[in-house]
Amino acid sequence: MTDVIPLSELRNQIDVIDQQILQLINQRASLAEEVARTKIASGEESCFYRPDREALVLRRIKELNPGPLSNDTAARFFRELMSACLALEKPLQVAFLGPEGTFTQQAAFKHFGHAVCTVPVTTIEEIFQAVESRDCQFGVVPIENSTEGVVTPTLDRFVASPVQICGEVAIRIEHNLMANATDLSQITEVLSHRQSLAQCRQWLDKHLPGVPCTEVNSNAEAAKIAAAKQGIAAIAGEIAAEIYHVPILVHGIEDQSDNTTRFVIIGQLASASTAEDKTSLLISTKNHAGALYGILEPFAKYGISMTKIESRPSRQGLWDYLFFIDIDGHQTDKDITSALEELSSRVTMIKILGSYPKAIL
Ligand SMILES: O=C(O)C(=O)C[C@]1(C(=O)O)C=C[C@@H](O)C=C1
Repeated sequence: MTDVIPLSELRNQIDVIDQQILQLINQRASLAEEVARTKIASGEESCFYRPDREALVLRRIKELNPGPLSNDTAARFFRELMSACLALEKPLQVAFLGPEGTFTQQAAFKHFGHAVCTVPVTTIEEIFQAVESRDCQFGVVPIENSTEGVVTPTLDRFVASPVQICGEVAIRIEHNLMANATDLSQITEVLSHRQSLAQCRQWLDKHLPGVPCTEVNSNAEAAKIAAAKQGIAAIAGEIAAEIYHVPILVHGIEDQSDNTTRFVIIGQLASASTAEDKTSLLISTKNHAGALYGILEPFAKYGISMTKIESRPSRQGLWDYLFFIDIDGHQTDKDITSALEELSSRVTMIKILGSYPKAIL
């Protein structure tokens, strides 16, 4: 028989380690408070959050992690630890598409940790306004979904906004049908956000044919209404079902099983280079032959990889086009400055929406 260590002995060892961890995390928190004093002394009082530094800390933790915890689990611990340390310096206010329980709020917590103060607003427009007016230091907005493509209200709002993109985060979106009903035959109407209804279109056509679908501002709002009315169903995430106490009738009704939404963090802060960054650009050009080639060519010449390109009518002139482009690298990288310089003579406008660390969690 193999020797097993008695439970009491193992628990004693755990108690000793917990005490050491407790001391160490508080030592770290005291250093963060010291960092705040240093930042104030150098006149950086307005916002203590540093997306570039946080990215470097989390990447280093993943590199150093000896296991058996997975790299992602270790990074999530440190995500929460930094979030708590930052809250000691100054709690962050982050605007999201409310009410409580939306995927946008989930994205905010995934990116900033749970010590931030999330502020619910009702539209994407209001998220931008909250950041522009500095009522909130940051906002989280959906930008693209793997099933439905780009979120046009977000892209269009970037055209005139002075805010910068300073981070990105992706969330796996699982939709559920929830209602105060015992089975699908009792459902008289389905409510959800426009994007969520679109992401479940095939399922709805198959399982609830002829049942009217109504758009509301968010899927959490749909869950809130469904909680109060018998037979009204909502499509929303599990967290919304828990918060508003609506029973889930069917889990995972999204048409694509890997349905994922990418969100960006907007603020009035530039993120410094971390060596693993992305830069988002808005480029406007006249619609002449070779216009798109003219945009792509400088990126190819300087070996810059493009991760996204999206075109939208500019609404300014009849034939002007806007391109939303994501490239690998930071705007301060030499290759990128050279490419943008060459590009500037070929297009009517280049706006750098921001350089930011690639998503880590
Ligand atoms: O290094 C800093 O500037 C800090 O404020 C410390 C710290 C951390 O806890 O490591 C906290 C918040 C910042 O967003 C980045 C890092």
